[in-house]
Amino acid sequence: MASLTVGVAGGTGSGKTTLTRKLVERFPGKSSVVFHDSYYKAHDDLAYEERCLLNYDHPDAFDNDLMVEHLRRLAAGRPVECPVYDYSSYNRSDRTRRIEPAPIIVVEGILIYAAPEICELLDIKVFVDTDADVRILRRIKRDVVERGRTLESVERQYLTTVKPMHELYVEPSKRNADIIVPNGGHNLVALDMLINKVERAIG
Ligand SMILES: Nc1ncnc2c1ncn2[C@@H]1O[C@H](COP(=O)(O)OP(=O)(O)O)[C@@H](O)[C@H]1O
Ligand SMILES: Nc1ccn([C@@H]2O[C@H](COP(=O)(O)O)[C@@H](O)[C@H]2O)c(=O)n1
Repeated sequence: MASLTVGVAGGTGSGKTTLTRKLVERFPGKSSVVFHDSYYKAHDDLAYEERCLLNYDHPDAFDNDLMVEHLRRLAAGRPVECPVYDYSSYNRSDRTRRIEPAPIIVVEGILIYAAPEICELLDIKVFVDTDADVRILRRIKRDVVERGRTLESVERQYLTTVKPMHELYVEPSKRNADIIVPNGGHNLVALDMLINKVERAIG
């Protein structure tokens, strides 16, 4: 099965997951999503307190070799067992999630365009561009409510790693994108254009 691979990148809280969800909703049964976050490296060798302090916004935090292998396998029409990442323990869990091959594979993550080996596997590269103040407000809410974090830990992490790594790696990787979408999740014009493009590509 030939598949179309669509990248959705952008800073934390930019609206990547929202855009991805709206895109795949339009192609029921025809799409699978691969999250770069699932490929955060395992750190069973470190104590919880040490894992909390790692830099999760640097390109080296990810096991790109495994992700590339999985994307190649999906493109060849074979399913993969994707790792399940656990944000509350700051580690890869011992579970996996089966991802089926599909005509449309969406690849989502903050740093996918900072990795040339991932970029070259993507047919369409979308970058969701949202102001930093909006993104941090969304992130505080999400990390406290969904990822079991304290306000203090979100603030420390944002200032020590998330913001500097965004400026150093995520923002410059935008130039590798084909399409830049302001306010991704709710930008219906951009979403319609993307859906039309995908529809035409998969025929
Ligand atoms: N355009 C938007 N306007 C308002 N809220 C949005 C918009 N896009 C996303 N959100 C909200 O912001 C939060 C983060 O969005 P999400 O798509 O999870 O971002 P990301 O995957 O880039 O971290 C979610 O609660 C989502 O509902
Ligand atoms: N243990 C971890 C691993 C990652 N993060 C943060 O997740 C962010 C990426 O996910 P988005 O949904 O926000 O795109 C990234 O900025 C990491 O800082 C974490 O907090 N803890």
